[in-house]
Amino acid sequence: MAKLLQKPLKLALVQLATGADKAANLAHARSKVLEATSKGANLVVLPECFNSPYGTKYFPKYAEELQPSPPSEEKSPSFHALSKLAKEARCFLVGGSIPEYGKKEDKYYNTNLTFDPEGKLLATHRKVHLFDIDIPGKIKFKESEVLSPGNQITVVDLPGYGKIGIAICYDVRFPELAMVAARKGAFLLVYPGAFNLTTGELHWTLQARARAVDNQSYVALCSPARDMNADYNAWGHSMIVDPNALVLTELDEKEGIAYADLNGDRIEEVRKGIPIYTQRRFDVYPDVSEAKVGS
Ligand SMILES: NC(=O)CCC(=O)C(=O)O
Repeated sequence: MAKLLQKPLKLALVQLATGADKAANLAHARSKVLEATSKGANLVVLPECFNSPYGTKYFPKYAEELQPSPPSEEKSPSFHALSKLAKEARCFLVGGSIPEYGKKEDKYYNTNLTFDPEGKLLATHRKVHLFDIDIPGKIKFKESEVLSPGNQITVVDLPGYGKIGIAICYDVRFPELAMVAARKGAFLLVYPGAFNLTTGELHWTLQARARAVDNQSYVALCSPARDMNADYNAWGHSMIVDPNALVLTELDEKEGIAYADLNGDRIEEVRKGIPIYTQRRFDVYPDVSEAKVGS
């Protein structure tokens, strides 16, 4: 069987310090992505809402149409900036997420754009599970006041390497999404995300390691840097976890770049040692058996 990850890959997570100025965020993202590729990164990831502050009141103000007709750089500056940057940096670029305006349906989404090293759009993922929580005395957040959810699992082929699954932040809490992406052959599950000071401490690392051990795949969570002057304080701690759920690298809360070398042999070694991939009993749980590997 062909390896899930066909050749070694250097992954970089840019834990970006973001602010209210969209053009400045885009320029800053550019310099950090170029820094990552100057260190040899082949795949670079940006955080959730990297071009705007994170909060329901900001989504409509910062939202862009993705591919307006006729094409317009003015209407979709982040789309164009990411495409150009992937080409300039010669890397696969998982462009975190941005607030998107879908003109046809008149709805807002939290959307990832992923580009190849030629600047070609490979995938869009609209956050499937919206972040609606209410922990009394701690945090209340309701993305669904403004955003609509996406409806699909995103698995994208990086030619020459293999497939990755892409989802956004709160999506990580839903093992079903990760499981289907892994069963479709993803060697890596990537989540641009922005947990907070309450749930970050509780669950950020746990979720990353859980998705890795469930699926015996690499997992990457990429946060913005923490800004205590912002309305929403991101947890930070961007991390890369290996297929045996070991944390390979983890940042603190400040701006930085996390790197790790991913290797297909490691996935095979882990799956050979603990062969849950061949031990599943879909006859006992047929309701989760539909997503066949390769489909
Ligand atoms: N931006 C988000 O989806 C936040 C998710 C989060 O903090 C969580 O605990 O889940």
